[in-house]
This record gives sequence, structure tokens and C-alpha cells, in this order.
Amino acid sequence: MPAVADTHIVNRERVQPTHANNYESAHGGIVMKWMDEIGAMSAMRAAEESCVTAQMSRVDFERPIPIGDTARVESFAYATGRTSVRVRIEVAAENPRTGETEETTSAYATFVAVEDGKPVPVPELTVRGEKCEELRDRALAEEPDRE
Ligand SMILES: CCCCCCCCCCCCCCCC(=O)SCCNC(=O)CCNC(=O)[C@H](O)C(C)(C)COP(=O)(O)OP(=O)(O)OC[C@H]1O[C@@H](n2cnc3c(N)ncnc32)[C@H](O)[C@@H]1OP(=O)(O)O
Repeated sequence: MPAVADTHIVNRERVQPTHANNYESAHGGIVMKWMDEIGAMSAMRAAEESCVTAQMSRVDFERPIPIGDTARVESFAYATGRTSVRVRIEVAAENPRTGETEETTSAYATFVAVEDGKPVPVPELTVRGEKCEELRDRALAEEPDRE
């Protein structure tokens, strides 16, 4: 049975001029693509199945990520439904020389486990350890209302 900690994924992308908007920082659509990809990996760990993106909500672009910085994209699954997995995704700009970070972007996303394009049940997500419980509880408390 997968646990929240098993779904934690971190990836880094160096922001290159080809990723940029007209303001010398990462294009929002590119950041969202990175978030979608890493979030999907967390969902797949939780679902033990292939997953597709059903919803990306409350994408907050709080700070830009300048060209030359590293985008550190981090995600974890915090809840499951019958066939869906809910994932928290956070991005920080990281100075590659010092490792100093600043939070820039975040979102909540729902992925659905599929087989041949049809939703399939996911296992229960367990939570072990105080830190994971805290992350799960905060995501549940702060996630946007679901319809
Ligand atoms: C060789 C190996 C390679 C491995 C490689 C690994 C690499 C790893 C990197 C991959 C990285 C990819 C990352 C990009 C991922 C994409 O880009 S996926 C492409 C974009 N997404 C799509 O095309 C999905 C299109 N939508 C659909 O196909 C269908 O709407 C869905 C999502 C399958 C749902 O089907 P449906 O028939 O509506 O399902 P339904 O039975 O009504 O509901 C099923 C569940 O979905 C939920 N749901 C449905 N719609 C929504 C919604 N809009 N919002 C929230 N929840 C919803 C329901 O609440 C329900 O949840 P549960 O109560 O079961 O938990």
C-alpha cells in the first residue's frame, strides 16, 4: 500500500533562454508543463498505474524564475478517491551556485489512473511519520473546493 512519502518526487530544470518569456524569466506555460510532469509521477507512484491529468487548480505564480536559475519542482500525493489522486506541487527558484531558494509557484492537481483510457481504482494512500502527516493535513486544509 503506497504511503505519502513514496510519492515524493523532486526534479530540477535549469532555466534556459529557450524557456523564457519576454521578461528574462521562465514562461508560465513551461513551468506548468514541468509541474504537470512531476505531479503525474507522484500520482503514478500513488496509483501504481498510468495517470492522466484531470485538473490543475489554483496555480499561483508568486515570483518569477530568472534565466540561469534552477527551477526545483517538488510534488507529493496527499489524498486518493476511488480512481483519482490529488497532488500538491511546489516550485522554487534555486540559485545554482549557493543552493539558496525562493518559492515561486504552486498548484493542486488531480490525476486519474487509467487503463486503456478508462478510470481504474487506486489503492488506499497511507501516511506514516509526523512530517508527512503535517504535509497531508495542510494540503487537505488548503486545497481548493472540489465540485
Ligand atoms: C514506458 C513507461 C513510461 C513511464 C513514463 C513515466 C513518465 C511519467 C511522466 C508522464 C508525464 C505525463 C504528464 C502529463 C499528463 C498528461 O498530459 S495527460 C493528458 C491530459 N489529460 C487528458 O487528456 C485527460 C482527458 N480526460 C479524460 O480522459 C477523462 O476525463 C478522465 C480524466 C480519464 C476521467 O474520465 P471520466 O470518464 O470522466 O471518469 P469518471 O468515472 O467520471 O471519474 C473518474 C474520477 O475522475 C475524477 N474526475 C473526472 N474529471 C475530473 C476533473 N475535471 N477534475 C477533477 N477530478 C475529475 C472523478 O472525480 C473521479 O474520481 P474518483 O471519485 O474515482 O476518485
